[in-house]
Amino acid sequence: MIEFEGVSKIYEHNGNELRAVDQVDLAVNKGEIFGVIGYSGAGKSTLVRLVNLLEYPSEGRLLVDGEDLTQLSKPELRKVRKRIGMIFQHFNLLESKTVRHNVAFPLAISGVPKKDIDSRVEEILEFVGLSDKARQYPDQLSGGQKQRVGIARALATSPDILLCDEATSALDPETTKSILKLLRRVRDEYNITILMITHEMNVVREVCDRIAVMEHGRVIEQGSIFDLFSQPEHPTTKNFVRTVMENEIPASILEGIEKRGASRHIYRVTFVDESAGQPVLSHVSKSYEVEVNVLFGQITELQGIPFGHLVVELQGEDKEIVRAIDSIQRSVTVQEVKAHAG
Ligand SMILES: Nc1ncnc2c1ncn2[C@@H]1O[C@H](COP(=O)(O)OP(=O)(O)OP(=O)(O)O)[C@@H](O)[C@H]1O
Repeated sequence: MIEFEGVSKIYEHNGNELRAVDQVDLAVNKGEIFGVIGYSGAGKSTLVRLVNLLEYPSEGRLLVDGEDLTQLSKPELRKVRKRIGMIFQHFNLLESKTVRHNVAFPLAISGVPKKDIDSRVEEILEFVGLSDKARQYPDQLSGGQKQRVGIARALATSPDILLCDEATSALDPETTKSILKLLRRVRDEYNITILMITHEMNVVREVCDRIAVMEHGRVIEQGSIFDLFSQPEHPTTKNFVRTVMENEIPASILEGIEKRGASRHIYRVTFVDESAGQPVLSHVSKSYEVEVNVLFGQITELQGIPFGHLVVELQGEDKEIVRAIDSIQRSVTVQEVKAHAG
């Protein structure tokens, strides 16, 4: 478990104070994949570098499994650092060393005997799917393969925590997916806590259990993926959600609705969690004398579960529509759409 308690990192900049991380309170649970998202300069890198004390907090307490890192002696701190692995956007591999040597490096400097190093490297390269690349050099590998080496190197010393600093930002979408899948296996098979920072909402959507949104050094909103996607409160969070899921009804559709008159029955049906798998709309059109006309919608996937909303027009007698809405409301959220308000 990682806990930030009122943690700040203050830099001096031209005689002024710059609060790169400002009074952050955050708790990352054991075995959780926790994402920190924010625009450039929000303070994400500084935040993640505080966890292994690559940066030292100016204020507050930083606890790993209940131990305040700022209170530890140097030898104690070295021990804690061994339990924390890190991967980077640009991989940071030793270009003059083979894949095998890159992965063996942290074991060698920890004083692990040679025969144990060999078996551990073999095991971990197999886990990341690179057994056949052991003798190659980084410049013979693709970006995705390089990041797999980075992950193997970070896991070599069997850490409890893995820090990921924009680990997929240099990769194409397909490779990003495969690396995120690997990170999920890291958590599932080794029960490693993962703290990742990113500026991409599709990354957190894909793997994170919970996220925090940062702006100007502060955490402005945090919660489960579902909560933040379904009810983002802060304008910045809304902007991030919009990058992967259009939530506003397009103007052309609103115009069309207006033209057809205000008496139309237009509703926004929001599917969250299990409800997305239920055939709610097909059920009402079969059970009531109403026709369902889908005007606009977006369904995405959050951690393997469909999530999203549809804007539908219900056609039929008023009393049938009331009954249909009543039925839909039992399983999903329904909101009447005023054409001019969206
Ligand atoms: N060593 C430093 N000295 C002075 N200012 C710094 C230092 N490191 C970071 N900063 C400043 O702290 C703020 C936060 O930077 P940080 O790199 O943590 O943000 P970020 O969200 O990771 O952004 P990016 O994605 O661009 O790296 C920025 O204004 C940055 O200029």
